[in-house]
Amino acid sequence: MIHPDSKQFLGLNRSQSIQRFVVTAEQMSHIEGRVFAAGMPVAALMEKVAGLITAWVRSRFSVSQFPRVGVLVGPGHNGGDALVVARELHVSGYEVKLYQPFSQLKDLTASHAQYIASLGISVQDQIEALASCDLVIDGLFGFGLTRSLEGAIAAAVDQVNQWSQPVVSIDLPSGLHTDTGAVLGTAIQATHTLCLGLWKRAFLQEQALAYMGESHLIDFGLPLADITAVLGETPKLQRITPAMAIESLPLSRPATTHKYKQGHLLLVCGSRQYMGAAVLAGLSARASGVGMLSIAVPESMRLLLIAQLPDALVMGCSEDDTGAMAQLPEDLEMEKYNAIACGCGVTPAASPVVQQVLARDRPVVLDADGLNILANLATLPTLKARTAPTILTPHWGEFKRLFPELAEASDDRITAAQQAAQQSGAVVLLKGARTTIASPNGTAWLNPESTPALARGGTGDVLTGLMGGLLAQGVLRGTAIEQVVFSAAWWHAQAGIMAATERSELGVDASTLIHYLIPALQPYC
Ligand SMILES: NC(=O)C1=CN([C@@H]2O[C@H](COP(=O)(O)OP(=O)(O)OC[C@H]3O[C@@H](n4cnc5c(N)ncnc54)[C@H](O)[C@@H]3O)[C@@H](O)[C@H]2O)[C@H](O)CC1
Ligand SMILES: [K+]
Repeated sequence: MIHPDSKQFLGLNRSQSIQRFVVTAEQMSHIEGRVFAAGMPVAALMEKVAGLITAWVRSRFSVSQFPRVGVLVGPGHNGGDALVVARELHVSGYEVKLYQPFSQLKDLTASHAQYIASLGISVQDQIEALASCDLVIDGLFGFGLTRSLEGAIAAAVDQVNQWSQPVVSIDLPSGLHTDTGAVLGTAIQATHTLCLGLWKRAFLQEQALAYMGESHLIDFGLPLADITAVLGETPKLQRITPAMAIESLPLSRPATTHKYKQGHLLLVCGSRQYMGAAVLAGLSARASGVGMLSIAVPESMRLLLIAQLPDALVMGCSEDDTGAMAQLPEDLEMEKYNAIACGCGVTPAASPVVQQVLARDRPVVLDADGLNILANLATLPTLKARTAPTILTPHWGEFKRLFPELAEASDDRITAAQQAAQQSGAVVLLKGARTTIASPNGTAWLNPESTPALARGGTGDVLTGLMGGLLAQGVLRGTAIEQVVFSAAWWHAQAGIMAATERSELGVDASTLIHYLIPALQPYC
């Protein structure tokens, strides 16, 4: 075991390892508090941090192209960071102007303000004076923001948001709640945000994304021992890294194996109304590498599926007059399947089939109308009666139907997903621009990257098929259910990102997405 603070670990893995942590404002304060208590002078840390910020700014915004820099200075250490950055940019030849609306500053910030004034740098108390700058640095507030922005400060932020020049926020866009990402009154709409030390929870909150712009982590060397002392050896909240996802995928196989050892998935999907959902889920299940794929669809769809998926075992089920599956074959031997993925395109009329699936002791991924049927059956009692693992993959609308009280009570989707998982005993994947995967044991994983290109019909069916196939394999390989789920979510998003990069965000329909699943893994194979 390599000690996390050893040179070897720091040299080889720190840049990846540090990316997996996610902290609240309180946790960040405790971690930094340990560093100061151990003797690190606050001023020294501020100099180090601001030096890293300055280097980043200079690398992206050269003095020749962005000679005039406006710096927004707040009353605390976020403002202190900004003042040190302003000083260093001034020394490097930039023309710097400060907007410093506060008279009461923290001591260290006040010292920097005093020194910077002695250098003759322009200090303004009206934001208009910075309007002609080429670049804005936002150092009003960081993780110390405790209340909504009001009055002149709020007005200044709103004015900056009307400007067109790039805005680089230090630690967080000023005005965002560090933990929930909520806008407190108003908030800077940054083009770039430099998160300091460890990712704050806000960066994984959907409601904050419009304010973050392009976000980067500035690692300033917080000792891993201090991080784990506060967060625990296995933090309750983790940000999915490529390494975590890849190690959870069944990319390697034993030399001697056979198809049934590579998992057998039963996909229960489709209706006359939504035939395509069954095809999409089937094709993405096949892309997962699962050894055997069985697909249960209404009898009238059987030939369609066979034509699309000759390598799957397709069974036709009795259907009602709406073209929904009426029931699964009586003689279906459920124990043959290592996992079941149910719900894509089934319509609410397929309640008897969903109940048949939930009544069996097989790991189940439940999606789409399968979730709506579960909500109508009463979520908690139905799930509590199950003996095998359940994975729910709702988007926010489906989540509100499944867990109305939780959705109502919380403006923090990460917390809502965690509570839903703990209440229901299911693994809950709450879809969104930032997806949360929550375990019944309280742990949650956050997918930090996705693309708006995935906001299209059918991409959910692709995720369900992929996840079902990985679940059937993971069950045989002893992979934790949560690892299967977060690696599926990561893989699905990476395929979307690759497709959007090559085809623009307009060019990623669900069928195309499936074709990018394997290419998305190539950089890691
Ligand atoms: N801890 C350190 O030495 C380091 C911190 N880093 C940077 O400092 C900030 C956190 O600094 P802090 O002083 O705790 O808080 P802020 O600067 O974020 O907040 C400023 C200050 O503002 C007051 N305040 C809160 N809400 C409002 C409001 N709505 N209106 C007016 N004033 C408000 C509150 O009293 C705060 O004290 C962190 O983000 C980093 O940027 C260094 O990078 C590392 C060392
Ligand atoms: K800021």
